[in-house]
Amino acid sequence: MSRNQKSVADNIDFCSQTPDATYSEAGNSDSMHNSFICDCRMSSLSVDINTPPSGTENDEGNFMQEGGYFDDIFPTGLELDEVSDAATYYPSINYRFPEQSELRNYELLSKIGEGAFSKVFKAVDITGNGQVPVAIKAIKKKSVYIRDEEIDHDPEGDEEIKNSSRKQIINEIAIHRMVSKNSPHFTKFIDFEESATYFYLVSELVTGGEIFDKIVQLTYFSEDLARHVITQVAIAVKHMHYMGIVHRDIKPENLLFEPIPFHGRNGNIQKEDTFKLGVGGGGIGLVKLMDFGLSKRISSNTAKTPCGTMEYSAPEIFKSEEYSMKVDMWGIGCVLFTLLCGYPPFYEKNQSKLVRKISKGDYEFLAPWWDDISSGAKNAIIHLLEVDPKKRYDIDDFLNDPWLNSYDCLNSPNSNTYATIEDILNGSFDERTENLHSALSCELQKQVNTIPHENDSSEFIYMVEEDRHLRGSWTGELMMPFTLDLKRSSVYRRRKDKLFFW
Ligand SMILES: Nc1ncnc2c1ncn2[C@@H]1O[C@H](COP(=O)(O)OP(=O)(O)OP(=O)(O)O)[C@@H](O)[C@H]1O
Repeated sequence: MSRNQKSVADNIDFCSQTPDATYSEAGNSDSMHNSFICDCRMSSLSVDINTPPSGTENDEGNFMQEGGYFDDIFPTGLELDEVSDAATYYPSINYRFPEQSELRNYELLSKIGEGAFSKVFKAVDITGNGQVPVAIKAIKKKSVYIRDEEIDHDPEGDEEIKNSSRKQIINEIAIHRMVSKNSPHFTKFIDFEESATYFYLVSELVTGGEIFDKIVQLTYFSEDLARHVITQVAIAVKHMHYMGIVHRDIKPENLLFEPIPFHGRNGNIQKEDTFKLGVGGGGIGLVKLMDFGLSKRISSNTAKTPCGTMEYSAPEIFKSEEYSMKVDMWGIGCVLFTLLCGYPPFYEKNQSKLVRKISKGDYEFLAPWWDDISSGAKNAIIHLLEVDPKKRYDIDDFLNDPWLNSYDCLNSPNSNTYATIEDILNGSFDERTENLHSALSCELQKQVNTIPHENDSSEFIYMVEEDRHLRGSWTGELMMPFTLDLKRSSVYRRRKDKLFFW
């Protein structure tokens, strides 16, 4: 049966499939999609063992970051103690969430998401700056410092861990603010608050939800819709790579979208509606990349830190080789594959099997799922999921890919005109990034003396130690591939508490 003949309704009742159904069950693509959906909202619970956010506090207590763009976020420098001390006045409003009790300038309205170490809320500014809703990610300090059972001393008493955790958060903010300033393809950074118990990251509220949930709803996307989504991701990644920043956690859960009217509802059945060039389809308009918790500025174009979400991680990450911006291209390949067929290219419950498959680039265009997908789309995926990073597409290769630059709907007589990717890039984007790039280079030049030398082994060991305490539970040797501890992921917790359902 061709995938087009399949009733969409057949794919709706994901929960009638046991969450533990395995990917390999009869190599059946339906069960793969369902198993992926039920079992595998990929958690970016990662263990970034080698490289924490690099940076130091100077004599005044201001944070100095490699690349030097913290001054840009907190123009007078972030005075860490000042931030903590300032967080003593709280508004006298009634609150429903414990996170509200220490938040000064915003009122939390509802919970909209949850990560491994955070809760995300819809909120409004109560300082009189209008009532435009924002998103606030509240990160409980204790949860990022370290899990109690993993150490034999009180984590709250460990100043070094506290400082490194704060630096990690500040790294996330710095990159978020920097990249989102001049591009619509990121959630805009708005504000930051710190209290005794929480870090609060305030950003633009994106109301459509996650692309992940759209895959759940629609099962898979048409090639035009997949192109619409992945082009916007590619433009966001181009923006980051141009600034020397690697995202390292590209996955459907980290792609949000602004909704457009959706006409694909038919009772309980949801199907993709007509795609409109320059507008979108399936209810998906503007797509935005988020979550810069693992992003890093790599001055020499390479890094060595094993991190990311396993299923979307490139082979060189597991091989402990130096890796480059190209890891994001692998992530883009995994997302594009998933958009087109509804399940990811690499999915195994057994982690060593998963690593083996990724390392060999062992994926397939399985029938019947891939029968009707064009050779152009498959060709783009083959170039993105290339094991050898030197041969893998870079972001410019992908943006010039013939499949990415041709829309099926243009063959229909009612087609409307649209801007090519080249038009978009030659327009405002390049000019703005050019300015950013030169500003960043100047800043980098100014800061160059404050950057710790990369080959300084004592610094390196300090960084490894630092990271060990940040996310997850790495206990291995230097340069060992990282492991995911699913017991700590919010997905696992939600499933365990029977709150995880679709
Ligand atoms: N700006 C936003 N607008 C709307 N929803 C958001 C926004 N930011 C986050 N969310 C929602 O909250 C969820 C969790 O946010 P986020 O991924 O940043 O948390 P996290 O702790 O980094 O998660 P992870 O476990 O993936 O590391 C997102 O998947 C998304 O659904």
